[in-house]
Amino acid sequence: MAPEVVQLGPKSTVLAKPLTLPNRAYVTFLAGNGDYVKGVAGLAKGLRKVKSAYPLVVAVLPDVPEEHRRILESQGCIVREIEPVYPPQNQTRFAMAYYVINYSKLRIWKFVEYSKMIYLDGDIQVYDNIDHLFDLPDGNFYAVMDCFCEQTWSHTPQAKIGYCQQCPDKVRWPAEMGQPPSLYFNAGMFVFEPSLETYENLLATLKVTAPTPFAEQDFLNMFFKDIYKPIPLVYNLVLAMLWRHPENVELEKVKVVHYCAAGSKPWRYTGKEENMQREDVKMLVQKWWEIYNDESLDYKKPTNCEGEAVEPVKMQPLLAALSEGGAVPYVTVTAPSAA
Ligand SMILES: O=c1ccn([C@@H]2O[C@H](COP(=O)(O)OP(=O)(O)O)[C@@H](O)[C@H]2O)c(=O)[nH]1
Ligand SMILES: OC[C@H]1O[C@H](O[C@@H]2[C@@H](O)[C@H](O)[C@@H](O)[C@H](O)[C@@H]2O)[C@H](O)[C@@H](O)[C@H]1O
Ligand SMILES: [Mn+2]
Repeated sequence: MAPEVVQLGPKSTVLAKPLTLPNRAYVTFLAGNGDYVKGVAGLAKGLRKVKSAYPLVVAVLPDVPEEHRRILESQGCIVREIEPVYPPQNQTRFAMAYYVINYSKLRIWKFVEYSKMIYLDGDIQVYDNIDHLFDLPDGNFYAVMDCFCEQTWSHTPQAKIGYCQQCPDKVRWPAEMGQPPSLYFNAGMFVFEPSLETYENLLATLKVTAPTPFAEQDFLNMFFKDIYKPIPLVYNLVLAMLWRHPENVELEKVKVVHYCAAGSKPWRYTGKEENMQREDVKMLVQKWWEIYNDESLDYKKPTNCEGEAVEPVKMQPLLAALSEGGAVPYVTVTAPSAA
């Protein structure tokens, strides 16, 4: 039985760009002084290209250098520093060592000056406007189902028997193994509602939860399992889907690409790793670079009627301070949008 995926109607039309932005934003996460800043700068430009009406907030860890923060601000991003979150100590082997810092993503539930946000990993690019996802009914957690077929999953029971939720009828879940695993999302893209109550709950639960190989992704899957609603894979095409489940992919319809397969981060691409010489992969990597290199997509500061650059009013520090105190459930502000 194929799982039920939330159906989204034919492309919703955005009639006019609102003058004042509702309290919605995209949000991504940045750690370290490496090259992920390129991914985030590329994402900001991609959101602008598809004329997203909402800004991109970047939740940065303290180890992100000042220079990288300035690059992102000059691309119109709203940079917000967050404290790292560490899982309780134990002997876990993460699927990737750096996944340990990903628990810090949980801090974005604190961004309550926004009532709804779309989280996107820094290695994601948007090729079509997805603003309509903000209109999905509240009270759920929306994300795309993951694929269990790559090497990183080899430790799991499902990988051992070749079961994947993307093709649940190919290898059926054996009755003697009990209930099939609940639907499992990829945490590189999700729609959520910031809330201090949820935030406190997330951190309190984490304290009593042993870390597991997919770090915050496993944790979020566990935490939100009752309100998780799958959305179509065009909203987060995990690259491995191209060779693991080609029958599920209509590449020309894909809106969001997640460069998460080994060797596929466009800014590190060499073409050497397995599957990296595929034509579709090469094309998608090239499309990412076209956006990254397109100077016409650079953020332009707002200008006054004389065409002089004006600083947008910096509401962010005030809002951040207020939201830390839990005082502003609703504020509508004019802020720099990604567009
Ligand atoms: O050194 C790092 C590693 C990860 N990230 C952030 O954490 C996310 C999750 O890591 P990644 O996308 O590399 O994991 P994958 O999706 O490839 O498993 C990235 O997209 C970035 O937003 C980062 O900023 N710096
Ligand atoms: O910390 C856990 C991470 O897990 C995810 O990684 C993917 C990726 O590693 C693929 O290579 C796997 O095949 C896939 O299944 C796996 O979920 C998210 O993309 C990332 O944002 C982060 O949440
Ligand atoms: Mn990723």
